[in-house]
Amino acid sequence: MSAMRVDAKVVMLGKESVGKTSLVERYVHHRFLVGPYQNTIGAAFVAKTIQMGEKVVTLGIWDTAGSERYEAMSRIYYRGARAAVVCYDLTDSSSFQRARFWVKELQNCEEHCKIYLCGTKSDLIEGDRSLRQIDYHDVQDFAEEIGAQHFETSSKTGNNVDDIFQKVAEDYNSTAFQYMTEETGIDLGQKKDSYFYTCCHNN
Ligand SMILES: Nc1nc2c(ncn2[C@@H]2O[C@H](COP(=O)(O)OP(=O)(O)OP(=O)(O)O)[C@@H](O)[C@H]2O)c(=O)[nH]1
Repeated sequence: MSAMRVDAKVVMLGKESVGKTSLVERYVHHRFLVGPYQNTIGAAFVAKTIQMGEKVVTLGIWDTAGSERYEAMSRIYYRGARAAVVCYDLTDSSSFQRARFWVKELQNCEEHCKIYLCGTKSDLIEGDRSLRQIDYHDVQDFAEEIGAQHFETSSKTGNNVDDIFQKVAEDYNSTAFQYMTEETGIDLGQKKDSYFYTCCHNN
């Protein structure tokens, strides 16, 4: 069995039901799951390798549960993360308040963690602009203020999903947070693109 190392730990954060799991599913498995919504319990993990020129970068993505019940647990998963994809639902203003909460938390506790703000479900507002509850420019201003990248994505159509993780990998590769040494990497002993759950979904 060939061992695999995670180069960069990435954590998905955000209010429940904003679409964190769907984002990871779209990125890793190129699919959008329909059917009843199943909330994440604890967290799920997936490793994904990306070819970047002659280099291979392996992202270890922790998909945390958005429910406030699991807030303490989510803190465990962002420890040591080099990138956080902080998600909010473009059609739910309260989810942006929750995103601000996670940003503050990361700023206080994980100063080396790069933040990527992700407005999800853009397909819904493309269908009906009146559904948008969070202004693009307001978030862009906030992103600039905190030194974050900002994306709007749809896991349903795939819009911008690859781009966000590609940017994470590029930032890692461009040595922005490459001070992580060989010693601090994690050996997984798993095959490529493996997806396994620590606590799994509520089904
Ligand atoms: N239309 C649309 N619906 C989406 C999109 N992403 C997620 N959803 C729906 O939103 C609901 C919640 O999605 P999840 O991905 O499970 O949300 P989550 O943030 O992982 O939720 P928790 O596990 O509770 O933290 C599901 O019914 C999804 O089908 C999207 O891009 N477009």
